Amino acid sequence: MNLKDKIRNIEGFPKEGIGFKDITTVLKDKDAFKYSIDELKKMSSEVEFDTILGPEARGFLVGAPLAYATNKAFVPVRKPGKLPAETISYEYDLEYGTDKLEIHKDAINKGDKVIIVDDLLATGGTVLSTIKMVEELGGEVVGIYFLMELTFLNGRKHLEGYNIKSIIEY
Ligand SMILES: O=P(O)(O)OC[C@H]1O[C@H](OP(=O)(O)OP(=O)(O)O)[C@H](O)[C@@H]1O
Ligand SMILES: Nc1ncnc2[nH]cnc12
Repeated sequence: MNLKDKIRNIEGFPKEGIGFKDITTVLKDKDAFKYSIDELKKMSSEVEFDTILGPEARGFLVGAPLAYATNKAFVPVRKPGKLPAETISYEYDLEYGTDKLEIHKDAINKGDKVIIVDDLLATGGTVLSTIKMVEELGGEVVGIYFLMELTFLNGRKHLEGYNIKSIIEY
């Protein structure tokens, strides 16, 4: 399977200068979707972990199926004001703006080993924010897995020392 062939590139979305990597064309192709989750499962099989975190919204689309496929727990990382119980939050920069993410305070227990899963690594802000919240709650991030990585944005430089893998690179 060549996953790159299944990802649609939209130039100028959401603003000029951005080449948007659209995964809806992966999700609507059952073989490409299955291949993506199977590859994430293979990558994550190298580590022992308790819980998968997925950032809203596209992290849900890959993180929840991976949790089902690996028989692990899933924790949603959400945009502000969406989670009903007590939360912690962290603000971060995006390729096109800034945002803030939140998780429930009781989503991670001290000593939990977690992996973070998302569709795409760009500047690394989303994942760094997620890491900060996991570590504040006493969890350990043992793997970070993506469908794709935009290497020209150097997201990895914010994530030195972490175990990061992606299926494909641009
Ligand atoms: O590495 P970064 O620079 O942080 O960018 C990557 C993040 O950006 C996208 O999500 P977005 O915030 O656009 O939200 P969405 O999933 O709700 O579309 C993508 O799904 C990643 O979560
Ligand atoms: N170029 C891009 N395509 C899709 N999602 C993104 N999130 C941040 N940068 C992106």
